[in-house]
Amino acid sequence: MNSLPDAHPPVARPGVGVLLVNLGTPDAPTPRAVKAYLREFLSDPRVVEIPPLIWQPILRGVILNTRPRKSAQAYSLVWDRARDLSPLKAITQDQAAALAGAFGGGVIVDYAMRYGTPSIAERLAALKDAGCDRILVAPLYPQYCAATTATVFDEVARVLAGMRWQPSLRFLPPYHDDPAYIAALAQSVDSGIAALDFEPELIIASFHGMPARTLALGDPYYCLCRKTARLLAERLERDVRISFQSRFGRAKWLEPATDTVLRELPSGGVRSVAVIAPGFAADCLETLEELAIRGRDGFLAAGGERFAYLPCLNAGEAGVRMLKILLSGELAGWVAQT
Ligand SMILES: C=CC1=C(C)c2cc3[nH]c(cc4nc(cc5[nH]c(cc1n2)c(C)c5CCC(=O)O)C(CCC(=O)O)=C4C)c(C)c3C=C
Ligand SMILES: [Fe+2]
Ligand SMILES: [Fe+2]
Repeated sequence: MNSLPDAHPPVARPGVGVLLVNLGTPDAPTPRAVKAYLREFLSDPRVVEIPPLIWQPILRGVILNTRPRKSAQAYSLVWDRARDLSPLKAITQDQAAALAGAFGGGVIVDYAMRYGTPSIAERLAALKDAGCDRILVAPLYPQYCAATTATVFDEVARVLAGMRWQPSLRFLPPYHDDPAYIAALAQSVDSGIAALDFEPELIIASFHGMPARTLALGDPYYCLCRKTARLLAERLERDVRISFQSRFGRAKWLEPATDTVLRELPSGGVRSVAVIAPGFAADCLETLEELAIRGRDGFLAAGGERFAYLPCLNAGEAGVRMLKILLSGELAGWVAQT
């Protein structure tokens, strides 16, 4: 008698996978690579909430013919030439490497980019092939936003829709007010300021902007950014001024805009600032070029005297410790708690 094919392919050991996910980035600082990346990123209806019939002709007819060249120049200013990677990908890779082994031998830590490479589809398949039947997906966005957090879920669900035998899933919740996150931010700000040769009069927390209408539509992002800044200010026992950067397109975006704030501060008597970007888990084009280069230029040109950009948590000691705390909390029941 013929036996039925085994519906359960042999798996050496049921494993657990952790997939860190960040936004994504081009493969090279060239107009061609940036164009491919922007086409994918800006075609996501979670990112640009304009009906595709209206948006796609604008994207393909105008934006993809102009922006890639300008953005590629900006990327080339911050590119990690030693590793030939964008800073965002290099740092995300370092975060995954720093967490390897942190949760015990049966847990594989990997990373993916929501747009570009390595893709979520590729890394989920790799984790599954490596025997992970339980996967914790960790979108590395402290403040929930439909354009970032929700779209990771969309993509994971899309990939799983094509799998016959799919893993069990968990998602790291947004961590905008988690004590481990606030403590890590406070520690990195304290040590960043201690290393400066001046005491900044003001700390500016610059978050990535969003179209203002998303707030009216119910996206909590704006409020979560404010809460992070308030908790950090309380913890540091000093003022933290909030602003929003990276405006895109003509619609009204969340305010105040970081570049405007930096240009107006000197005439209001503030001559020295430290800028932080707590909404970014890793430094990237938006922090290293927009804040640390253009932001500095704008502030100094307007009469500012001292400007410091303090790095994101990245794969530094405070940041990795925070990720260990957040992720091991979500792994409860899947791995023996240490
Ligand atoms: C409609 C456009 C955009 C929305 C909405 C948006 C939201 C958003 N983005 C981030 C984080 C990052 N964005 C990055 C780059 C980037 N963002 C946009 C546009 C929107 N972002 C563009 C066009 C670009 C590409 C660069 C450029 O051409 O200016 C990055 C950096 C990527 C890198 O490779 O370094 C990050 C990170 C968040 C958190 C967010 C909403 C909260
Ligand atoms: Fe963005
Ligand atoms: Fe930008």
